[in-house]
Amino acid sequence: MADIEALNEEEPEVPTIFKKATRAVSLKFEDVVYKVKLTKAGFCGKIVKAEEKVILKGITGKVLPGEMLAMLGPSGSGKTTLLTALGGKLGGLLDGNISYNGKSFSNSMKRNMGFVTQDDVLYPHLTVTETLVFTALLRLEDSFTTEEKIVHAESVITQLGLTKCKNSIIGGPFLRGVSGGERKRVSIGQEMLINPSLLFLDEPTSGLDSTTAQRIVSNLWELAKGGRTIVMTIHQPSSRLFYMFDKVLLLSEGSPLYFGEGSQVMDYFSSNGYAPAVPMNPADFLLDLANGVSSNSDVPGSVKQKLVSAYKSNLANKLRSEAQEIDDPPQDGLNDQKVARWATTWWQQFSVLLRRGVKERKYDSFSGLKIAQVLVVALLSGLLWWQSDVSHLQDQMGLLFFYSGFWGFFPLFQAIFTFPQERSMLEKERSSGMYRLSSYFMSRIVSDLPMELVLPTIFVSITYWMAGLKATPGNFLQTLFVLLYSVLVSGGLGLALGCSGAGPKICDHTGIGNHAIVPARRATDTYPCGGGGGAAGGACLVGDYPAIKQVGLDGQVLAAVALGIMLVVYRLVAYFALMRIGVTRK
Ligand SMILES: Nc1ncnc2c1ncn2[C@@H]1O[C@H](COP(=O)(O)OP(=O)(O)OP(=O)(O)O)[C@@H](O)[C@H]1O
Repeated sequence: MADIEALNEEEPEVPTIFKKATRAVSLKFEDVVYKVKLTKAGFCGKIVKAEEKVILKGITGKVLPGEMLAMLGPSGSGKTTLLTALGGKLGGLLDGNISYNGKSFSNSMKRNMGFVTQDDVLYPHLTVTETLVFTALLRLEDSFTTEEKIVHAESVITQLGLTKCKNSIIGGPFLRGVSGGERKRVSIGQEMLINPSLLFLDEPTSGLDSTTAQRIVSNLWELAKGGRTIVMTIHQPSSRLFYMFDKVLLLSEGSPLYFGEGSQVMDYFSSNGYAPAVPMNPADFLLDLANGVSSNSDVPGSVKQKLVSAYKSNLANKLRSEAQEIDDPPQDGLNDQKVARWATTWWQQFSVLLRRGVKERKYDSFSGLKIAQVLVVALLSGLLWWQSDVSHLQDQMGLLFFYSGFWGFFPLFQAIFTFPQERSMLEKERSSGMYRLSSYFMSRIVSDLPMELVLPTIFVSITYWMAGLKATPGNFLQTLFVLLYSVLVSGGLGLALGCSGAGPKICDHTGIGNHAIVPARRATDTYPCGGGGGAAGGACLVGDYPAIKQVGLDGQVLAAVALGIMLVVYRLVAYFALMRIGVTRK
């Protein structure tokens, strides 16, 4: 432990709010079994065979406040699945008992629990401080003022040693931001904000150098010593890390090989005939055993089988009776019924999400690059259709079709392609009960509006006059209005496709947009048509122009109603598709 103390010497004083857990939680799990149904599709996607695969084969254990449990095992042994089950995030065929202070999973537990996923799901353009402040504003209860929430976020930054990079952006695949270790600490910080009594972490040290890994685990060790219960999966910890864990669970293909004190694990295996031939990192030795590799030739037969049987005869019953012991439930004074489902009001959630959404969109759909793209296309099309007077009605029609085509697809693809990134964020935040779906959805619709309204307005304002369309304010405004209406519908379609994961399969509505956009010319306007058939001798009615006649100008009200229905229905489809995301066990 001298190492930990040495590492923490440089750390600033821990703010008092994080010194102690507000509520101690004993986590117990007994005979946890998880199965999945694997289906084999035959001809025409017809399901011909459904097999059951057992992922977790009866895991038992208990972790008390102040303890840190490490789950070890080869890749695919079931560590993440068990962690997800213990974190109340796994539905389906889950059997066995999981209890928190002797009770089942509840809203109050959800609000006292942090879950750090393996992948850091963070907005790339926000800074470390912004990321943590937005999370604090959403996750901390109404009883804190906004200033207190900001102070809380700053305390987490200090405690996790993020002060040096607090104004740096998080970054992403093509955007340089903070380092991997700093990103991980930001993810941990997001969970620490609520001062959780129970913290789950999926491989918090993967991909990090051993010093950074050590620093992160030291932070977690400090948290555990403040009375919290910490459970994590970990890949090949170094020996100095290994000895920080109070308890260790070793898994092999879903079966437990050991659960108990970390300090006794080597004695347990050597008493069963398995000891390392040379001094080695205990974690490496355990992983070798879980992979069925042992240098010990005295013990014949399959190593894994032997260890599974040894667990059943030596540990299973003892652990089961320990898990059934009734510990004095900590007097936390929290009544599950009294804990409201959400920490903040609908309006607070909406306004914070809106501010965050607008900030993020400044770098995305409403960025300088996107505005420049639209300006360039507007100027080019203005030049292409430069002052095309009414004698070139076909050219003007072409421009109108271009309007509805371009502005039909631009917001559509924008919504389809940006949503997948947002989906994982929504999954993470909704599963931790951060906000209502409706407040997220409304904020998303409103924060998309600048892109959906301002960009087309700039576009039409440039091209309409450059192209010499009918130069009356009334016609201009009507054209603009119809285009904006169509853009909103298109954005809704993109949202529906993005949210449902359906991709660009549904036919577009631009045909109806064309129907409605023709107000740039009226059916009763005339154009010079060189005699013959002209209603006014050499001038023909715009409504009689073959291309316009084919689209028809009679159905404008019907088209507007159809667009109105789509405007609502697409958004409803998106909303219902999102209802499946981030739903957790209660
Ligand atoms: N829903 C599912 N359907 C099918 N197989 C699944 C499902 N969930 C998990 N599995 C399988 O269960 C096994 C355990 O997965 P899990 O992610 O828990 O392993 P892990 O020990 O965390 O692995 P890693 O260390 O690589 O992250 C894997 O073989 C995985 O493919």
